[in-house]
Amino acid sequence: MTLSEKPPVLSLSNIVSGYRELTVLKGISFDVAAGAFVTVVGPNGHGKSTLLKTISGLVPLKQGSIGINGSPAPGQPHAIAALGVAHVPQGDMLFPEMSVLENLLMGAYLAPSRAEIDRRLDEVYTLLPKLADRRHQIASSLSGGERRMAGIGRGLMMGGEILLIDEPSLGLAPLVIEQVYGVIAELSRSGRTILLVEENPARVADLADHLHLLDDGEIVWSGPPAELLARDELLATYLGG
Ligand SMILES: Nc1ncnc2c1ncn2[C@@H]1O[C@H](COP(=O)(O)OP(=O)(O)OP(=O)(O)O)[C@@H](O)[C@H]1O
Repeated sequence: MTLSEKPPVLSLSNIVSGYRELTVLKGISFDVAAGAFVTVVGPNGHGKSTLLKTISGLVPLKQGSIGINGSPAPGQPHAIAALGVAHVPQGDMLFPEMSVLENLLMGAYLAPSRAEIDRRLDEVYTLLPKLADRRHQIASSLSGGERRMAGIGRGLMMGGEILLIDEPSLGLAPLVIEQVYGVIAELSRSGRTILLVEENPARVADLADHLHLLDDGEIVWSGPPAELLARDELLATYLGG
């Protein structure tokens, strides 16, 4: 079965959302198949973070609907997380005075048992061995790249199969961005479904199955990364060349 033939684990239908009287997303529709790597690219301030926050229930829908694994998404963020949707927010959003381990454990607040928490911790430490080395260090003493890895690790501790990852490259040096994307590629290979937002499509050229270009709250183009990168006029119009 090809990716497009697999049933969607995430289905967005005409999503309209925003903040009080401000409407940011103006009717977004697309599906994400099980195991797919889908990226939403676009300039800053045009609604990428709002899209992920709407899916994870942090920003309420004004119109439209969201399906998760074929059923209507519940309204509450914890109920959405319990369905396996893990949100890795923009920036690090760690508790700076807590240790790496304590930050990771905060992600497992819905885990059903201590054994399951330990299983997830083992998995996170295998994927991100630096976090195991630094487990007792307070988060504020980590490097930028390590903090980003800890943020991803905390998302994994939620146990989700659907990862919403918000601009993982933000504020990092090029070499560190490569390392962070290496980890995300590994997560994709492990079978997880990834919906990631990113300003620069070149960063996901070798990773994403499909891109959506978001401009002013609307999807203005969709297709494979190589196609977007070959479209100079789209890059110039929407992404500043
Ligand atoms: N909590 C909020 N309250 C009011 N307006 C907000 C809030 N968060 C974001 N906005 C506004 O919503 C619009 C879209 O912001 P959003 O963060 O979704 O964009 P983005 O594409 O993710 O860009 P960035 O990467 O810079 O966050 C912007 O005009 C922003 O000012």
